[in-house]
Amino acid sequence: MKKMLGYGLVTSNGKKWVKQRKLASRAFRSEYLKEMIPAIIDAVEAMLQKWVEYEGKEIDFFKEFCILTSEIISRTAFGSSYVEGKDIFIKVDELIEIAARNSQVVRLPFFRKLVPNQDDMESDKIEQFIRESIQNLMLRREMRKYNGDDDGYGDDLLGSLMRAYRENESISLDDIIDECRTFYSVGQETTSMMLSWTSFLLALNPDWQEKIRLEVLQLFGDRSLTSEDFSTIAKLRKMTMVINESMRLYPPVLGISRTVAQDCKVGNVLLPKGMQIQISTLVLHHDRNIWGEDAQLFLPDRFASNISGGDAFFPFGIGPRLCVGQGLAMLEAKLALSMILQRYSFTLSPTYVHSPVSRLTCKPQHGLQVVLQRL
Ligand code: HEM
Repeated sequence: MKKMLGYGLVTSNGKKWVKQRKLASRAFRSEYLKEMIPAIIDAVEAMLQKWVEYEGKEIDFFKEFCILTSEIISRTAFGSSYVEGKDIFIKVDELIEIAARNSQVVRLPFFRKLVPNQDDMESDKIEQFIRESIQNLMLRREMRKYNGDDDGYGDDLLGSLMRAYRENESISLDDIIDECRTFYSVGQETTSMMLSWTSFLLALNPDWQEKIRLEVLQLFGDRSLTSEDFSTIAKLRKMTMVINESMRLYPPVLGISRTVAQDCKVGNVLLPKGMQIQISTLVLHHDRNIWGEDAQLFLPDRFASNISGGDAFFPFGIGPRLCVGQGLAMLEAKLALSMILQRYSFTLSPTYVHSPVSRLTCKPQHGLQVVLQRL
């Protein structure tokens, strides 16, 4: 995990985690989320422009949503420096690819230095590129601050990290690099899975697709959305129910892990201090004792009241390590779905093969082919 995510928020503990968590929470506060709306809308609009040539034809939503969420995380994490940010994330993707390829390979660091293989050399080159790019971005923001034509470092994730770096909150350049890497890795893939599985279920259940389209049209009509719609987005009640039911059936993150802090007993099972445990989101989200005999069915109405499933529904985790990007993920999904449903209806294509697979997240193995119809 550390090879892929670096030493950012997800993999850190103790005092370092507290500091990183504070910085990240600052960058994703709700007033900043509102400011992220134009960037999200621009990215969705660019995707929809491309869809014109697919009207009446098949399109792979899975691929589309991977590109979309990658665009959004670049724009929101790097704000005005988004173009450079995108290049950095492309390189982060390559690093993750190399790390995944070598995840089963055990090599001593000494040996790696002495006889580096092709992947070692490639990842060193990429690390160097990322480091230099982030340094350049930081330098440019400092110049802007110096010239007084900006409010400072900016309120995006990079700005928040930079401020901490300069204000001596004992955060290093390596921390900044690791954090950028973390946010891209965990923020992009999870959200594209959420959008993919929700769309899959909407394609299979046209009645629900129609219900939430109606909700969107009642709230926004067919006009373009803006950041002024921030509070109205919270009124998309049926859409929230559908997204929740989709994350119950297909949780993007399949489980969370914890270390037992002190000896304790859960039911008849004794858990000794220090033991690593895995809590399966997938299993609990499908448990008939919690959800009833219809646990396998898509029934968004079970989320009509907020208490459905109680603590057994935790797509974003639970406790102090709860997902820091939850607000951004829900905002992205609601904006993207609203804009799609304003223009299109979609059904599953006959070429779609249902084969969810676990690769860190829960993915549609062969893509998500749907047929698009302009309304
Ligand atoms: C549908 C989308 C998402 C899902 C399902 C999801 C799910 C999760 C889960 C299950 C955890 C572990 C929580 C725990 O251990 O209790 C987590 C942590 C985290 N998520 Fe998300 N996430 C999503 C989107 C995002 C986005 C968009 C970002 C940021 C841009 C993000 C950033 C993080 C970070 C930094 C952590 C680590 C928090 C910590 O350890 O303090 N996530 N997420």
